[in-house]
Amino acid sequence: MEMDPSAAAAGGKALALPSYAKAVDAYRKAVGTAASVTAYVVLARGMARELLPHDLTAAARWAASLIRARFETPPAERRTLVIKSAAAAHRYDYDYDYDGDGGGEGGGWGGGRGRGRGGNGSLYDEAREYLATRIDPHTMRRLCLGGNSKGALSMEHGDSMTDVFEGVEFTWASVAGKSQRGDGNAYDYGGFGSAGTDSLELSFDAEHMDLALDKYVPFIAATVTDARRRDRTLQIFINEGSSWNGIKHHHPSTFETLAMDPDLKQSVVADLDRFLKRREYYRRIGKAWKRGYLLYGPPGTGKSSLVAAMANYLRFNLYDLDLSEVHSNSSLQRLLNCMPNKSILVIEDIDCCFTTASRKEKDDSDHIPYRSGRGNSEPRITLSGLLNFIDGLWSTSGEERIIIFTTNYKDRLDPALLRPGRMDMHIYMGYCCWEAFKTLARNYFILEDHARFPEIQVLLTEVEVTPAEVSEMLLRSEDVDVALGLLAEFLREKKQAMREGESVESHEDTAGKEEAAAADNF
Ligand SMILES: Nc1ncnc2c1ncn2[C@@H]1O[C@H](COP(=O)(O)OP(=O)(O)OP(=O)(O)O)[C@@H](O)[C@H]1O
Repeated sequence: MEMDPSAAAAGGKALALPSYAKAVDAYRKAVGTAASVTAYVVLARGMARELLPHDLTAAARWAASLIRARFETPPAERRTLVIKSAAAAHRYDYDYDYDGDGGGEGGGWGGGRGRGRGGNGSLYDEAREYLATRIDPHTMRRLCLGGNSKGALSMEHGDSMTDVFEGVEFTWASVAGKSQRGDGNAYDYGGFGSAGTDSLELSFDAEHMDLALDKYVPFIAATVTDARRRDRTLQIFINEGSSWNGIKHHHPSTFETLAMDPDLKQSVVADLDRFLKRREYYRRIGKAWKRGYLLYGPPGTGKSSLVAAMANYLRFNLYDLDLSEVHSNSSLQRLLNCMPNKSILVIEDIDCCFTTASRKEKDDSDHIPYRSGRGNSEPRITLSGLLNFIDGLWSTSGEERIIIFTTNYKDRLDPALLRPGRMDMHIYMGYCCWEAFKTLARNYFILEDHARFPEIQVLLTEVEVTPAEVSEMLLRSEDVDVALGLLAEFLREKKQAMREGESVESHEDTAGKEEAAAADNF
């Protein structure tokens, strides 16, 4: 039997209506009950006020506050560190306000951790620089635009902000010195005559004092140092006589743009990271905090680009040492001594500076690093001698130094240099592989795939082509189809030339063998 759809709909509505009416009814009742409860409470309070004696009301209030005090957690005790701007901080980098009320009863924090900074007043600048990177403009009432050397946003005097470190809230307040406030109410934190100077107040719960001093403050200093290092303009220095001449270094090469085997690239980056973290390690083992890299491979494979990428990554200046310009031990010593920490010494094409040492040279090398005097067609210095010399100098002075040698001909080097442990890492910069090509394609055309790629991938396994050659082909046209077409053509020609070279060689071989056989027969 079929049911009339209109009847079914009517039936459905009839079923739905009672539940809707019930809900409305329940809601009305609830509102009515709430209204009457509120009315009763108001009435009861009014009656209590009227009827209960005053003493009884006071006693009830006292009992309620007692219960509240028993169950509510009391506000945490606070501590405040006062960090003064440079003018006031010549004696102390920060003062410790013990009770956190801004009154400075605790006097100076001079006994221990705070003093270790040397009191050069830089912590104030560092803290402001750090806070500029943590400011959330949406939560600040007032903001100072261009209030620090970098032109970034900074906290306005009188304002405060909160920073969270290891899950703990640290509150910063910027306090203007007396001269700026002009209200005649200058405080003199700790009584060191700093009333006229600006300061920052760092407040936190008392239980986090150790975290603040031992971790948070050093973290701020380290973060700012790191940021400054990243922002600084790099320089490359070239030696003239016994002094260095510096110019700005704007080499665009980075590890992202460098075309090389991805695993090798990753291991170089990891090695640099490890080196940076090992200050204590080098101190403990009593060795100079330095690392040596030997870069080798055919011309145009990116050795100089890798040096630039390392400098850009570490933000270290480069010192490009031209040994032909060094004419005496003392000038070499002066040049090496003048290199500051966090720098890279580069000696390019060492195979041209040094020849494989004779036995006599090896014997002398540890004692005589360089033979003075111009006009010697071949310096008697050996590479290992130079390394010993550098080791000796840098083990007593300087930290975080990198030394890089480059060569196109590793086989021409003094075997002493190639011994394990002499240079820390040997890095082969080879011909352009498929992964390296993909990096170049990304660099030049922001390209991940192309119809030409399969052909190029096969050709790259068949011919030896340097990244410099590939780069040059990719630069020939702004049209990616044209550029990749030219590259494929170039690779095919190379392959053809290689085949012809091989056949010429094998022909010569055969001819040679035939001649030898004829001679034997004769
Ligand atoms: N691995 C690479 N990654 C990215 N670009 C490269 C690479 N190799 C070479 N190039 C390109 O070729 C140019 C020359 O390369 P680079 O000078 O770094 O090679 P090199 O190995 O130091 O050569 P040489 O031994 O002749 O000094 C670079 O400026 C860069 O444009």
